[in-house]
Amino acid sequence: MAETDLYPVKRALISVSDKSGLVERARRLAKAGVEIISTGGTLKALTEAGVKARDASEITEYPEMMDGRVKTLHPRIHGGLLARREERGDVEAMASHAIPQIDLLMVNLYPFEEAVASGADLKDCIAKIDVGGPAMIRAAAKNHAHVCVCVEGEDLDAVLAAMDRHDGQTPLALRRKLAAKAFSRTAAYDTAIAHRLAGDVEEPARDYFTEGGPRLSALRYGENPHQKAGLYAVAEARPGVATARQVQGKELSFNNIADADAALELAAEFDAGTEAAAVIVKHANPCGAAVAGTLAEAYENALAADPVSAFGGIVALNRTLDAQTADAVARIFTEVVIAPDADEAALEILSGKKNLRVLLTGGLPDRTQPGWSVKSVAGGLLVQERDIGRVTQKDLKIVTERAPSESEMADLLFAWTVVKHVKSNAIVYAKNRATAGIGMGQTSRLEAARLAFRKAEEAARENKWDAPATEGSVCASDAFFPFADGVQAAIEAGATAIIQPGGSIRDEEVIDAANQAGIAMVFTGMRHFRH
Ligand SMILES: NC(=O)c1ncn([C@@H]2O[C@H](COP(=O)(O)O)[C@@H](O)[C@H]2O)c1NC=O
Repeated sequence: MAETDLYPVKRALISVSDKSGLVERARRLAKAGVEIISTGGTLKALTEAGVKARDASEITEYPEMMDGRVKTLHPRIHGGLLARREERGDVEAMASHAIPQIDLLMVNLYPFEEAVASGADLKDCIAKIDVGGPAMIRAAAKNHAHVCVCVEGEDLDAVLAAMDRHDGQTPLALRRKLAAKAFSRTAAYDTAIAHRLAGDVEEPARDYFTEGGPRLSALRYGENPHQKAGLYAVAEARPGVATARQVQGKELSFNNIADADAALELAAEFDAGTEAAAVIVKHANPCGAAVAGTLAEAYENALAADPVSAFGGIVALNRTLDAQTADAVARIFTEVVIAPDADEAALEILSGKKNLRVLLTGGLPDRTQPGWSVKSVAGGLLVQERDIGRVTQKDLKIVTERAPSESEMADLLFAWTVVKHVKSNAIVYAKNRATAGIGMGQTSRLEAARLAFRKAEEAARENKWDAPATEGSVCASDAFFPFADGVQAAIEAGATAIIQPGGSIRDEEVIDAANQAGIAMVFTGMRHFRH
């Protein structure tokens, strides 16, 4: 394929569902001497605005039919987009079959994604699957050696600007960039369709993994300033950080978004109707979490768990942010607050903190909704189901001579929920349904237990408590104890009950250590590694 750098735009085909900006852009094309071809609704809008355009049906010599299912699917359209200008055979075919050469395509697709988002039923969603649009986009993008393809108004703006600069011509670099974007657009569109159809199938095919949709925001940088980054939508939208409304504060960073997500996913584990939850996250790990009767109390307890780490933290709440909680949050430097909603008085208080980012999600991410979690590895993507595993009291197996008391049981279930959201190896001490010490991301379970205790000792010093809150606490371990030493460390920290998956070949030694100390231990039968 010979590639011509600058190539003129003499004829354009415009077929758009979203007609915003259409007339103004078409006028600019017409003014540049470009002939316009158009389909039904687009043609009508142009004609009504006094912009001259030819009816695509006049070219195909077929009317639009089957409710628009067939309008541009014709060799006279696709030939004009696909013909190689330097191939004699292609040029002769255009001449002998009355195929008009098309140099520019402007198409935006039937709003399939919007139909899904509005909860339309399957039949209505299927009606919104665009066939002719993607076919033309692919044809034009394939032939970008000569053809410009635009899938959004801003693409056409870039083409018009290039035409202004190059006497009605466009450079190859722009055409290639637009072609790459066009194929990304049709890929995202097809992904949305595949996901919607798979949602109606009991055991969907997983032979191909497709994810990702439009960019929601171009972030200033990634985890570090030298890394480019962006936030993208996925086909299965859930209320959460990606779809949240930012009501105040500085631009969100990559790390803010990642941490706000980690915080909100944990806060959403707790039923907002029965208990208020507050979570403080630093570097993707909770440094404090608590549930209580009110949000303010939950927040104060979460903060007390590790006031040093909470500085510059991300706070997530499972209920509407109220004035009392906002007041408490505003007292220390906080990067982000994320909550389902906020009342007026709370927003008024936080508005004094100009840099504090406030995100309102309109709801909580559904902790029971299945979905994918994706991690990139060299040369591939590692894909797994989201960890929506949960245990309730009836799933627990009491393995020690002593059973947990009622209040220990409440704390065990709380600690187990928190430990699921802590990077492995993870140990969480909890008391009165607040974390007392968290040991995260250690390469040995024993070290995680020791770290959690050290954190509790530091918190006691900060809060001027007589003893660390691990005294009389419970302990959760995200995976089984391979040796009794981790259990011993928990006992030394003051834990009186332990929750862990069980399943080690040394379970007996581990249970013996608990029995000897007179503490209670329960097995969940479920592990919550998190890397
Ligand atoms: N069937 C076809 O041949 C066809 N050709 C273009 N379209 C779509 O029709 C829409 C524009 O329709 P109108 O100009 O009638 O409002 C565009 O979103 C375009 O992508 C088609 N529609 C669906 O497949």
